[in-house]
Amino acid sequence: MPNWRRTGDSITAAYRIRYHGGVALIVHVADVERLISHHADIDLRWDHVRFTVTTHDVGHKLTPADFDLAQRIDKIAAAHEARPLAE
Ligand SMILES: C[C@H](O)[C@H](O)[C@H]1CNC2=NC(N)=NC(=O)C2=N1
Repeated sequence: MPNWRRTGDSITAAYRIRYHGGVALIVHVADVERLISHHADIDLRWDHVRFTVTTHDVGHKLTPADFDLAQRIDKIAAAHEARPLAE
């Protein structure tokens, strides 16, 4: 998962997309999160969106659900033509 960086017990990825496109991307991600009952922390800026994923239920540890959500976010971002942002 080259777009994702691990920081402690969470993983983070950012995608370049302008603000209103970012809103649409977030809504799409939120729909999928509701289906899988797993939710990212999301930071929307004027030219990018950053997603951070960890599992709160087990005390902020990385679990398979985090990597599943991260892969889904990658696919949704690609569908929105949001390019991964190297940080
Ligand atoms: C009851 C509900 O499924 C849980 O609280 C879910 C909701 N979404 C979640 N999302 C994330 N990222 N971590 C969790 O532990 C988590 N728990």
